[in-house]
Amino acid sequence: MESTLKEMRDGVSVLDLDPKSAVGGGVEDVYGEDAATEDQLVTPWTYSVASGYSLLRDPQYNKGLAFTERERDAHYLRGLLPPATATQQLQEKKLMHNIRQYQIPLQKYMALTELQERNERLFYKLLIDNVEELLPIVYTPTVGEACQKYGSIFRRPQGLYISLKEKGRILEVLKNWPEKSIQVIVVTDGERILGLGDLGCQGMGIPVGKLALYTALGGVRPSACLPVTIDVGTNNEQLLKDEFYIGLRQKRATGKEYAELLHEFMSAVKQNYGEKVLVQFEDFANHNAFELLAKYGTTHLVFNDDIQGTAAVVLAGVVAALKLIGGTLSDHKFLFLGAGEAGTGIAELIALEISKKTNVPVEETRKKIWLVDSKGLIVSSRKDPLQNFKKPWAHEHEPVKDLLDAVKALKPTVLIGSSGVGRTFTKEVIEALSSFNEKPLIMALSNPTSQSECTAEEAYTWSKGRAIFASGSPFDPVEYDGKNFVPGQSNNAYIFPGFGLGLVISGAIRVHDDMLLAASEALAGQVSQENFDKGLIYPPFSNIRKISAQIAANVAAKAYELGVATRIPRPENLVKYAESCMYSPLYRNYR
Ligand SMILES: O=C([O-])CC(=O)C(=O)O
Ligand SMILES: [Mg+2]
Repeated sequence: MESTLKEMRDGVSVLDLDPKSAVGGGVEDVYGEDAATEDQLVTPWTYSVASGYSLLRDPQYNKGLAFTERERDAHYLRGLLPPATATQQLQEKKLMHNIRQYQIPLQKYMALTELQERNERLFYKLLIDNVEELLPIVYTPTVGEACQKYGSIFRRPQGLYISLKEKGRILEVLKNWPEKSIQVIVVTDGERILGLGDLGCQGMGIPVGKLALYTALGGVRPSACLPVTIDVGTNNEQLLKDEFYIGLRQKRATGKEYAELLHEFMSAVKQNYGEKVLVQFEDFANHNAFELLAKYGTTHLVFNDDIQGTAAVVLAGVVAALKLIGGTLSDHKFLFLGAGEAGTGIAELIALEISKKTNVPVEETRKKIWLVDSKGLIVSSRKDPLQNFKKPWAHEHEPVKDLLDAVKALKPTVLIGSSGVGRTFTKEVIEALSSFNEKPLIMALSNPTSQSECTAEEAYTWSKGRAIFASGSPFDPVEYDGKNFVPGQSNNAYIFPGFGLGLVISGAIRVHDDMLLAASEALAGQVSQENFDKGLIYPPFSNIRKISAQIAANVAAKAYELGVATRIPRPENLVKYAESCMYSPLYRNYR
C-alpha cells in the first residue's frame, strides 16, 4: 500500500508536470515521503489517502467505472463497482449526453457541480473539451442565477467561508482547508455580484466558477486553487428574509470593522501561503475594490479582475478591432456608460497604452476618453463631489444630462457599456452613434445577459449591420439582412487564467500595470484573419489553453524584466514552459 499512496500523491504534483521544477515550492514540500508528518504539524487533523469505498467518494482520485481490473484489485474496489469498465472518453460522451438532456441551464449547472464533487478530472475533461458549450453554464450567465438561488440549490459546500464569526481566528480557518500548497485565491465579499448587486454569502458561486476556469482555461491545478467568500452581512433585504439564505443574517459591516476583517484575512493568507500566492479580488463594490487594490498592491500579490482583468481584455479587443474600424488607438474617441471598476479600469489602461505608444503624458491621453455615470457626463464643473476614481475623467465640458446627449455632443467612435444596467444602449443611442461612424465599435460588457447594455441583435439591427459588437456575456449569432453576424465575447475570462498562470510560473510577487499591457497584447495577437473575416475581435474560446499559454509567457517575461519574478533560472522558452506546467485532466494510473 505504501507505494500506492506515493503514486497517488505523485499524481497530483504541483502543476502536474515537471515535478522537479521549483514551481509553487516543488512537489517534495507537500507530497513527499514525509507528507503525513508534515500534515500533522501544520493541521490539527491527519490526512490519509483513500482506498476502497472512500476512494470512490474522493473526487480528486475517483475515476468511477474507469478504474481498471488491476486497480480494482489493488485498491479494494472489488464489488464496489459494476463489472463493466469504461474509458474516460466514454464517460465524457455519456455525461455530455446527459447534460444536454436538461432544458434549464441551472439544472446543467447543478449536474456539473455534482460531477465536480464526484470526479474532478472528468469535470475538467468535459470543461476543457467543450469549453464553448459549458462556459455559459459554469460561468456567466448561469452562475449569476446560481448565486441568486445558491441557498436553495446548496448541497455540499465548496470553498472557504470566512464570516465575522471567525474574526480573530482566520489563520485557524485557513488551516482547516485540506490543501496546503495554494497558488491562487479568488475572494469576494458578495457585495456586487456581476451586475446583480449584493448577494451576500451566496456570491460564493463566483470564486468557485472563476477558479474552475483557472484550471480549465489556465491550467492551474485544482488543488492549488482556493475559493473564498468573506461574509460581513448583506444589505439585500430579500435574502435576509429568505429562510434558505446561507449567510450571516445582518446588515453589512463597514468602516473599521470591515477593514479589520479584511486585513486579518490578507495577513493570514501571507502567513499561511507565503508571498507568492495570488489573491484575486472579485465582485467587491466599487469603493472597497479600489481601496483594497491600492492598500494591498504594494505588500501582496493582488489582482482585481473587475478593474484590471476587464481592462486588459477590452484593450485587447479595441486594439484588434482597429484592423476592422481603421486608425490607431489615439485616433479614436471613447465614451463609456458606467464609471465604476470596469469603466475607469478600462479607461485608464487605454490611456496608458496610448501614452506608451505616443509618448504623450497620460494626463493628456485621458482626454480622449469620456465617462457617463448615473448623473450624466462626468465633467469638471460637476457640483457633487466626485469619488476619487472618477476624478481623472472630469474633463472640461458643459454639463450633459445623459448618454444619448453625450453621444450627440462628443461623437465617439467607440461606445463601451460597463454600467451593470441592462438595455441602456437604446435604439436612439445606437442610431445616433451609427449616424457618424461607418463602423461603430460597441462593447456591451455588463453581466449576466440580463444586464447587457444591449443585445447582439439590437446592435446589428439598429446599426444596420455596421456595428462591430462584443459583449461580456455570450450571445448567439444573429442573422440580419441575409447576413450572419457572430458577436464576440469580451469577458475577463480571456485574461485572468493566463495572467494568473504567468504570475505563478514566474514566482511573481507583485502585479504591475505593464503586465496587464503585456497580457492584453498577447490576447490581441491571437486574433486571426479568419476571425476578422467574421467580424470577430477576439479569438474563439475553443483555443483558450493556447491563448492562455501565450498570455502567461508574456506576463512572466514582463515579471522577469521588472525584477519581480522569483523563479530562477528563468525558463528559456516561456510559452513552452507555460504549456508544460498546465494541469491535464487525463486520469492517472494507480499502481
Ligand atoms: O464574471 C464575469 O463574467 C465577468 C466579471 O468579472 C463580472 O462581470 O464581474
Ligand atoms: Mg467580476
